Amino acid sequence: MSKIPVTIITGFLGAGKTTLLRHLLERSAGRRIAIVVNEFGSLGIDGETLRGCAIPNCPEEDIVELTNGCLCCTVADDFIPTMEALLDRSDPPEHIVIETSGLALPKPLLKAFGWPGIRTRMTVDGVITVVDAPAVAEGRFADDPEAVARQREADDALDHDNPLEEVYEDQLDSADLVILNKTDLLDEAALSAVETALARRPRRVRTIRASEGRVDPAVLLGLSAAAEDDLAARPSHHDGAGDHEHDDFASFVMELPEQESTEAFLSRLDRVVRDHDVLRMKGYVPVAGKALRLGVQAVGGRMRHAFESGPRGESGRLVVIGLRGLDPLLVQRSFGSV
Ligand SMILES: Nc1nc2c(ncn2[C@@H]2O[C@H](COP(=O)(O)OP(=O)(O)OP(=O)(O)O)[C@@H](O)[C@H]2O)c(=O)[nH]1
Repeated sequence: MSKIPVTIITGFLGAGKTTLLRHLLERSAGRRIAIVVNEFGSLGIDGETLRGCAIPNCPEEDIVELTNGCLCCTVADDFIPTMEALLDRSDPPEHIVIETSGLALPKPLLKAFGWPGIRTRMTVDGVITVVDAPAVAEGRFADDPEAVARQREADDALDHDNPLEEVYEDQLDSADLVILNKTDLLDEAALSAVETALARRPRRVRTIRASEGRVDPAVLLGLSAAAEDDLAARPSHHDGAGDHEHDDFASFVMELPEQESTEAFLSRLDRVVRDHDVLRMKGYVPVAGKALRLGVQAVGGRMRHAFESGPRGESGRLVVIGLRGLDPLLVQRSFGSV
């Protein structure tokens, strides 16, 4: 019996994983691809985005959401049973694509493919790591000794020099293919500088530039890497360590009432992101007089919004992710919602 290929899409918060996956689905009509989406926040925004894909007859049951914590920490409880259920379907998928949360370390997930019952029936076709090119260019993942010193003063339990850097590097160092995304936001010199930095990583793999996740599915699927068989070639900051608990990060969901004005809301959102160093925020909110709800996405200080279909509802919901210490009450107060 041939093994079902599994592609893992990883990359830091907001790098463009869902965008890439959506593009892939839109161009893979006719193939039976099952999607497993894992989000750090418990809101399931990515699942909704993917269900809104433009594929005729895209079956909802082919999109499985795991919102109960980060995949790499819930492998035994959630992940293995989910994969087994997909395998046991009377009409199993031809290919499975997993989108990890932006904070997931890929290696514990790769290890799960060595489990009995999984190993004989599935193989990891490839780990695709999406990189936010402008975030790298801005030095978001590089060590900033002054910032680390400040953080340590505020929190002497801090156990990594830079939690973002650690996750980012683990994701890069387990890749079979790197997608350098958001190239529209950088000029050639800045892009080349990012590529030079990526080439210094211990694991050297093919890097492809992309904008809005537009990559030919033929490039993404069919890498035949069998990644579960060469874990040693994929170094991790957590090799030899126990569980990875994500306690460097904080995440919560915020309810927001209907907003009077789009502009006022967006400018408040912008201020909240900057004042509280929010890493990622996404969700939707109803706006007075508008039939559609307002969808918002923030990745660091960069923001996008659009009126979108979906249940408008009485109130809005936003998932907010930041470093440990981000206080939900303070953030809510900044929104004026408590
Ligand atoms: N300018 C620009 N924006 C992009 C590009 N790709 C994605 N985005 C935007 O970046 C934001 C995050 O994209 P997502 O695809 O949701 O990122 P993600 O990695 O799935 O996010 P998480 O699952 O929260 O980690 C959205 O506002 C996207 O529209 C790109 O190539 N250029």
